[in-house]
Formats: sequence, C-alpha cells, structure tokens
Amino acid sequence: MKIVIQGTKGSYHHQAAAKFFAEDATDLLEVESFKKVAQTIYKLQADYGLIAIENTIAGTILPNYSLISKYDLKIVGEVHLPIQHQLMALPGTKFEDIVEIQSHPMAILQCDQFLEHHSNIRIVETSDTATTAKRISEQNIQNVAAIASTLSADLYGLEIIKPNIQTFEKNFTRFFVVAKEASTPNKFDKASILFTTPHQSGSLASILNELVYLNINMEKIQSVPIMDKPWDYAFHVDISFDDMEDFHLLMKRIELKTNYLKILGQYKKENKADCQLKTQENHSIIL
Ligand SMILES: O=C(O)C(=O)C[C@]1(C(=O)O)C=C[C@@H](O)C=C1
Repeated sequence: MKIVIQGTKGSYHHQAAAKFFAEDATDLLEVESFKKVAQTIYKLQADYGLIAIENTIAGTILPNYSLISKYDLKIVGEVHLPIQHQLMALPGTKFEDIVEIQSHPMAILQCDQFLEHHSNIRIVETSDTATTAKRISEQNIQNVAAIASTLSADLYGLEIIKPNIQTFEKNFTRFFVVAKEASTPNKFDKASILFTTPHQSGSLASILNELVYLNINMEKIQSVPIMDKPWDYAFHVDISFDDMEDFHLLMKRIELKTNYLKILGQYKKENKADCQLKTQENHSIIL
C-alpha cells in the first residue's frame, strides 16, 4: 500500500500516517506540497494520502478544502495528532548564536509568541519541518535552527535548544486521510459533507435545525468562498452520530434545502482522548 505525504520522514504528516496505518505505513511517497499530494492521489500514483486540515492554535488550512474539491478527493479517515514543536540546530549550537529560524508556515504560526519574543531572528518559511531539519544536518548549516518534531531531531542528529515552543502547551492538528475512491465502511459514525444554500434568510439555519431534529452532532463548520461566484460561500460540515440511519435520513431531508450537496467521506470518528498515548507508541516504532 502506497501512502503519499507532504514532507519527509519525521514530519508530522509522517507521524499521522504511522498513527493511522501502523505497520502498513512503510511504503511512503514523500512530496513537497499539499497540491502534489492531491495530484498524486488523483493520478492514482498512491492509494492514500494525508493532508492537515486544521490546527487548534493556527486554525483551518483553507486551501486544502479547495484541493479536496478540485481533485475530487474522498475522505476515508481522520487523525488527531498532538504537536510539540522543538527548536533544533547542529549539536553544540547556543541559542544566542541563532540568526535564522526555518520551518513550515503552519509550524511558524503555532510558535508565534516565542518568535515575537525573539524578533531579531530572521524567519524563513520552508516546505516542511523535517526536510528543514534534515537539510541543516546534512549541509552542516551553522547558526540556523529548525522548528520540527522530537522525532526529526532524533532522525537527523540535531540538538533541541528550546523545547516545546508552541504558543499553547496543548496543540493538536487534525489530518484527513484521502483517497481517489470513497470507502464504503459497514459501520461509520462520522461524515464530511459539502453544500451550498440559496442566498435567503434562514436557509443555513433550516439545515442546521435538521441536525437538531435528528440528534446529530456538528463537529465543525467551515465556510469557503466559491471562486467563480464572488461573495458566495459553500459550507464544509463534519458531523458525528450514533446511528448511520440518522445520517442517511439527514441527507434526504436536506437535499431539497440545498443548491448543491456532496458527501466527501463517511468514516470512523477518531477518539480524541487516546490521541496522546497512541502517538507516543508510534514514535518508538518509527525510530
Ligand atoms: O511540516 C510538517 O512536518 C507537516 O507535517 C506540516 C504541518 C501542517 O501542515 O500543519 C503538520 C502539522 C503541524 O500543524 C505543522 C505543520
């Protein structure tokens, strides 16, 4: 089974893949952007891909919703990963000597407070956290630090000079597991849907009322611009439920209330509570 990830070994996408696929996550295809992940799946060059969709500090990665639509990706699962960012550099480097910090833009956003306190240091955005750590190590780049995971420091022999620099101790990223074909699980308790509504008073509210009526929990709602219709919006909604029949009924009931309605994925909800534990187990498996 081939799995495409943005970034290289040690990246958070790698860890998310290891968490979801466990020992099946051996054949990894590493690419440098979310767009390449989407294109790889679209061209059937990998079976599954992972893309980060939201972070508890930095918010939603909106362009990834566009990629899901543009490349008609299906969501087959989700992963919640605790994210602890480490500042790392070549062994022996002192923090006072650092002149530049490099990392993925989302990682930089999540460490905003730390970086503001050290505004004399230049910030450079890169393709992903682990590739940055790897490059600093392989090219022996002095006085430049990476923001990356502990796993990256271990894999590429860098020293952590400031630990856990994310703005809030508790920091999580949610990833979608995507594929070309929809999965058809016998049992699912979560779904991601996309719809547009007529531009009329109460049209969104009347759809949300159907959730209340069917006792379906809305886990997330995200409006995204419709690019060829300025100031019109589509809604990405993630819902969870105990009974799949309630979901099927919901789809029937809201069909007439929407202009466009699409199921992007039906999958098993990941239990956020055991998120920390499983990730630590996987860390030692990867190493
Ligand atoms: O650069 C990485 O290691 C990534 O996996 C990217 C990424 C992201 O896209 O949000 C993944 C999780 C964290 O939120 C920070 C960065």
